[in-house]
Amino acid sequence: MSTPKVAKLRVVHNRTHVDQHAAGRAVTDLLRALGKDPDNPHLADTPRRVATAFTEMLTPREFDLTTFPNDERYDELVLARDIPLHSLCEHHLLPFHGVAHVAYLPAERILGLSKLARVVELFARDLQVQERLTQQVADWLQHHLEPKGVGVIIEAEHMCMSLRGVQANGARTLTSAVHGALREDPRSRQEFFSLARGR
Ligand SMILES: Nc1nc2c(ncn2[C@@H]2O[C@H](COP(=O)(O)OP(=O)(O)OP(=O)(O)O)[C@@H](O)[C@H]2O)c(=O)[nH]1
Ligand SMILES: [Zn+2]
Repeated sequence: MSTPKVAKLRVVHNRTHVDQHAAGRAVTDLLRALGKDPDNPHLADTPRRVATAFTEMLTPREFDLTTFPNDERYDELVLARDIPLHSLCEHHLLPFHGVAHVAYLPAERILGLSKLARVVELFARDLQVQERLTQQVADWLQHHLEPKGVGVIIEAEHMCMSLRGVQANGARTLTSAVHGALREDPRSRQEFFSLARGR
């Protein structure tokens, strides 16, 4: 069977859509519960703005997953390092932000490079914990690209840990998920972790 030259798969998120009006009303209630006067003219547009901001942060953009045949039989790691990332912690609804390093070891097909960042966004724009986000990106790439291996590292600072509570300002959390050769083969695994950390 011949493999198509360029293949495109439309990727749409399967999140439920945000009810912006209901979210706005809830923000008005929250302001009141927090002892703030929602009728204060300075706060007049705040419920709408907050609803819009959360909608944006919870809605990944659609994209085409573009792949090309690996005609040159490229068989070394492809790594996109320092992909900017921001997401929302599901415990406090506060942001966590940092970078993702995403790599794969090609098999039959290679991927348009920008798509690595788009896959990160696909799962980051949700209520998350960092561990699940890391695994979802790795699992999705393994499933859709069927490479020889996948590796994902996320380094992030959680506002719920910096601004409140323990106030461990500047603490960064590292998580990783690896599949295939990057998990099984010690040399590939070592290479991935060294390159991803810039060493
Ligand atoms: N494993 C994991 N924990 C997270 C993540 N984001 C936030 N948390 C933690 O989730 C925990 C929630 O614990 P709770 O004790 O219920 O919440 P809390 O009373 O606000 O905790 P403190 O932050 O310690 O004040 C906290 O320890 C957070 O730091 C994440 O991405 N992964
Ligand atoms: Zn949190």
